[in-house]
Amino acid sequence: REHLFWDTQPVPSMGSEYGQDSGPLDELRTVDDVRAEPYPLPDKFEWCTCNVDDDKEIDEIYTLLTENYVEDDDSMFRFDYSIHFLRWALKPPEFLRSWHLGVRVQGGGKLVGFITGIPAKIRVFEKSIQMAEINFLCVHKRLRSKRLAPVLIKEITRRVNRENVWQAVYTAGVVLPRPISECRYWHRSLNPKKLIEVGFSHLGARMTMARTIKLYKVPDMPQLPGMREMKKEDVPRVHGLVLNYLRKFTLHPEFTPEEVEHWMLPRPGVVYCYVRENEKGEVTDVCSFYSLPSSILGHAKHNTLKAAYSYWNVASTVPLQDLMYDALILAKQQDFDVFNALDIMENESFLKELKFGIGDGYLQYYLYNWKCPRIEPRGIGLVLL
Ligand SMILES: COc1cccc(CC(=N)NC(=O)c2cccnc2OC2CCNCC2)c1
Repeated sequence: REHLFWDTQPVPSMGSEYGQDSGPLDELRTVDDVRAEPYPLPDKFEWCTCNVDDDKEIDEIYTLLTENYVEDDDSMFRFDYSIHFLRWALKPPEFLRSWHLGVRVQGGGKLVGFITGIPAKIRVFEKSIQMAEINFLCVHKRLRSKRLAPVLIKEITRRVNRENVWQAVYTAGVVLPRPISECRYWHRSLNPKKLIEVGFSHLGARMTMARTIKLYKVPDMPQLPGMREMKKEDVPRVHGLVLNYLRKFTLHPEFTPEEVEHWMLPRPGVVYCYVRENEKGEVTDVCSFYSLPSSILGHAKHNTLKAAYSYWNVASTVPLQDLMYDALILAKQQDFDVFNALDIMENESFLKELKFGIGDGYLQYYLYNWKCPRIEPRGIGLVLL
């Protein structure tokens, strides 16, 4: 199919393959080459820079997303990012408010479009690049196919380029020109009865509900000695573990200690992180997951699916499978219904053994203005929210 917008952008074309050479697709430009004016919007709409610290504005962002953001393929579920989660996701160290971009009905009217960028140092095939992580692209359901999304993408690109940043990374459930990696997602039932009631999972053949509940039961307490919540004092040690571990992946972020503190220090209802402290009081392993509930569309009894998403995990003195089993136990303790993971990093080593089932979709990873060879899921060391 022709991609009227994407074929005008510095992204690899669908069939393209690149040898070992990596590099920008666009000719090199400077900030002064970038237009100073925002892109024109269709009549009746205006740009706005969102202030996520303003209670009224964050509520408008929450409402736009919870009513109009990504649904599963069968439109049974829709992501329901919380306000606390959005403030966490959009305010890492060095964030720029001008990269929290909205579209309103003219005259400060209703928020009908949104897209965000946050700064990140990304390493890909041995090159370290300052990028923007693009997320939360959303157009109100009533304004679809008015070609608003391409304008949102061009305007966030302009604002990113004005800060002398020329590459971006983003993910999507749809195939666009062109993925650098195609990942699968897997789900581990924690509350199988609810998952079956809401249609997220189905009772297996020759399985009863009682047998299914027993199959997915996990202990009440973590099994590894020394598992405890991460605290601020652990940041330097966890930074060392994560930085060293991520180096083995072809695509990975290069975190500062401040970024590890921001992304991994526990925040109730947002991000959970546990470390394993050995007999000598040293932190040797870390696991984490974030909370991204989904609205259950049109269900009489249940409104929300409580989902935990695997985040940053480093097992240096125990098998990764044992660390992730404790992550499941800790997620169940926090009343999550399901634990999701992608087949990235070394996750394939535990998915089947820990009774994850494969999901029905793909998560595609993309780089903007960067040509490079494709990367297998096991070479992806980047988790986007
Ligand atoms: C269960 O509720 C859903 C509501 C909306 C979409 C999907 C399917 C889906 N698209 N899932 C994922 O993209 C996904 C599955 C496993 C792990 N991370 C994921 O996406 C993350 C990362 C990208 N931004 C969204 C959250 C499920």
